[in-house]
Amino acid sequence: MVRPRLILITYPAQGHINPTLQFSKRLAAAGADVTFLIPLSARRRMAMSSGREPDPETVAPNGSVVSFATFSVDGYDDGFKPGGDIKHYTSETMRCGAQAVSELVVSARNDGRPYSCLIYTLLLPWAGLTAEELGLPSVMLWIQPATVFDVYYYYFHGYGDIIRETMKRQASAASKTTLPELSLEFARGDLPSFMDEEDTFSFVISFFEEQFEVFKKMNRPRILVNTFDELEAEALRAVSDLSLIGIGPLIPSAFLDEKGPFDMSLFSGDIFRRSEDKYIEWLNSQPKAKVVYVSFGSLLDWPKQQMEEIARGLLTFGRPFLWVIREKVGNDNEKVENDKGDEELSCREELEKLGMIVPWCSQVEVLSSESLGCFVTHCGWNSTLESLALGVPMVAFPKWADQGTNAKLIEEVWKTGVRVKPNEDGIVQSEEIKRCLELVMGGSTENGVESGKAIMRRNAKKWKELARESVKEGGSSYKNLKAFVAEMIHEADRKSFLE
Ligand SMILES: O=c1ccn([C@@H]2O[C@H](COP(=O)(O)OP(=O)(O)O[C@H]3O[C@H](CO)[C@@H](O)[C@H](O)[C@H]3O)[C@@H](O)[C@H]2O)c(=O)[nH]1
Repeated sequence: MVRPRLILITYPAQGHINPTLQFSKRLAAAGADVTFLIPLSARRRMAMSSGREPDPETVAPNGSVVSFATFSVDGYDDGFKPGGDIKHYTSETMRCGAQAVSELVVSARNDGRPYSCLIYTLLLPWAGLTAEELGLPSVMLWIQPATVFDVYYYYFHGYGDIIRETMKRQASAASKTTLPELSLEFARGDLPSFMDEEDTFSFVISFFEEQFEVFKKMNRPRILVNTFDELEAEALRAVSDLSLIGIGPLIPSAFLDEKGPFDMSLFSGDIFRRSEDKYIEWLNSQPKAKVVYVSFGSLLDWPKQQMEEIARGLLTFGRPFLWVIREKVGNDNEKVENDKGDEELSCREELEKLGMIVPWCSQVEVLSSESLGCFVTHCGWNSTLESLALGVPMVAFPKWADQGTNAKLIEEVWKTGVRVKPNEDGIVQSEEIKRCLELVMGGSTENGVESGKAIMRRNAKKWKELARESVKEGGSSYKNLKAFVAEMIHEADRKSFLE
């Protein structure tokens, strides 16, 4: 058997690198060698934040290897500096990334160990084009829900005007869009924010547009999706001219019951920032299902006013909490000292008597703790999947990108959480935060009728079990991934036989 070789390339943000790293391990476990290609700046950031160089190679028990390769982006090897020219950065990353892919592919062909496929994630349509130019098969790894993929698909296939109409600020709150084959009704806040023409980041939509142009050149392209069949059965089947294949949840398998050194390797809780705080010990000292975990991912910063409301909400709710407030870090990964001094929360002392504030934590470890009762999350897809796979009910507190759609799925489809309602100025007030926390963590029965809390906990347990089933031997994602790799193995064998 010839072991197929795959290149995996991802946008260098943590929410993109995390699932892609987990995917590289799953591919290796299924019998492929993987080259993980990232910009030098991302590799440096990993080394600096964890205090050590990530291992250049990780070997799976079956002998497959995950290795890192880097490429330099002219002028940006220390990363993109705030205030820089984002368009120039993007075009340089594209130029240097495409060149790096070509060089890897050509040199592997010359060495007689050619690559079988290029796998790339969001915002990198150029990667698909480069593979096509090189005559190399390519597959996209979609790291958001299948439902979000479908919405983008429809946006570029006849429903753009309807969606833009629904997104307009003057559209009535009741104005909703339905889309083919999806049983949901989407209001403005349920649709990806980049579709809003007034959004500051609306330019991002052009990456998705280019991606769908790449798909048009392919015959029924396959898209591997970080979800699982049971979670999004309808959405995975909604679009017939593309094939969506669930291979998730892409969280470290050590947290899905399988334990072993390989399951814990390449675990981004380690290779990104590491917090020295003793939060795991603190969590273990708390009563079961009583702690509120609050975190808004790796990118999002709320304005001071919103942070104060969250703080008041937590204080009035009165239960212990673990809150991640990320320190602002510069490109050299040094803490940026707050020169204005106005960022400090007014009630920090009171907060620290009730709970714990940390600059970072190993989120999957935290979500695995028995003391957790609820996750207040921005609904980034990784956080959402991690919470589902670890059985933690949520208060959905979305801001942008796919998060509104994810919040809708949490509240209406999977029924494992409630979504906050911002006021007219877009601020979620402390009373509203307390109301949502009470719904998720409050009393257990209401006049003998099962409470919202009990329903959410029951559903959280159900999805946790289904998530685990899906990645176990014989589970849906396990089989889908095996079939994908088996095809690559077959093709690599055939080519080597012909040579
Ligand atoms: O203290 C922390 C906070 C976060 N994380 C991890 O960081 C990742 C965060 O990913 P995600 O929840 O997806 O949030 P973002 O970092 O905001 O991700 C971006 O990318 C995602 C994937 O495309 C999108 O779904 C989000 O909307 C987008 O903001 C997760 O794996 C978390 O476990 C930690 O380990 N420790």
